[in-house]
Amino acid sequence: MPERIAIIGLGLIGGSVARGLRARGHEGVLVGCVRTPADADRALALGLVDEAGTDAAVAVAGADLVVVAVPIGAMADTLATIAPALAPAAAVTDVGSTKLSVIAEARAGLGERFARFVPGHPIAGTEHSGLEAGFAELYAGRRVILTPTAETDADALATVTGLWHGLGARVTEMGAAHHDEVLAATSHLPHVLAFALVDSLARMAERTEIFDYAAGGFADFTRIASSDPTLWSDIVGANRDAILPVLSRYIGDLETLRAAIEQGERAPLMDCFGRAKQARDRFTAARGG
Ligand SMILES: NC(=O)C1=CN([C@@H]2O[C@H](COP(=O)(O)OP(=O)(O)OC[C@H]3O[C@@H](n4cnc5c(N)ncnc54)[C@H](O)[C@@H]3O)[C@@H](O)[C@H]2O)C=CC1
Ligand SMILES: O=C(O)C(=O)Cc1ccc(O)cc1
Repeated sequence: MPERIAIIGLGLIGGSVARGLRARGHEGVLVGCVRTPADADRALALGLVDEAGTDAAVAVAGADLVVVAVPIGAMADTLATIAPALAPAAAVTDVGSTKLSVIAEARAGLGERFARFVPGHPIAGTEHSGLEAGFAELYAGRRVILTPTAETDADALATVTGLWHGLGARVTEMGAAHHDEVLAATSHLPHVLAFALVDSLARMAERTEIFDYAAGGFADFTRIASSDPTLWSDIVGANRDAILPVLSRYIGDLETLRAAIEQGERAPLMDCFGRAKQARDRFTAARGG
């Protein structure tokens, strides 16, 4: 494991990297960068890192590995800020939920250091954000997708792969465009749907009563609507091209269901619900129940 690791952003994802490294006995120095001096004090008080500050360029100086764990909307500025301060041999990675957008920003911001950048995305998280949200076992047994480009240095890739293995994760590599399509369908669309459903119900006149009588299904379907609105507006904006086709397809499928309900046709409902149950049961079984 690299000796000196800088983590830019110590929220759910960056904070969990710090906590996980600590819990698994990392003996090197952890440096954190947050937005305010009060957050830096809090990060030190929580024992997340050994050194904390608010200047990303200062944080990365002398680091062997830099993990950029800021919201998608802050990636471009952060990467451009750290570029001149990076040690020549430093490996840099990110954890952003979209990959083509971050790669374009890294290419522009890191310049000649771009080959040392390994785009990454842990497929692990919760609906919570902030300094207190992280936990050491967030990545244990979970997948991390790395999307190296043709220019990515092999040893930077090995360093970042080692980081995630050290945190107990399973590392998969794929192309960035494929990543963005897969995640548009499996993560970004469900978040859009959950936000839209809760907002739609909340704006109905009888909302108090509706939520009083909401059962487990409502909670199961909508947990992720408690996620951070800014973070998710960034993600949806950055992956617009991949999200639009799956969103349109889903709206079309909903229209089909609506028509069947309106006309009192049972067969289209049975077809859809039956296929969905089979697919969902297979998914549950593949995850081990
Ligand atoms: N929330 C989740 O479940 C997952 C999030 N991600 C990705 O991880 C990244 C971080 O997300 P979270 O940890 O959930 O967010 P968070 O809100 O918990 O933490 C973000 C951190 O970045 C810092 N930050 C925000 N704006 C900044 C700026 N302009 N400059 C420097 N630091 C700034 C904040 O102070 C905070 O420490 C995002 O890019 C997100 O797409 C990836 C997988 C899962
Ligand atoms: O809370 C959940 O279930 C999530 O889906 C967490 C999550 C959020 C963003 C990602 O890029 C990956 C995972």
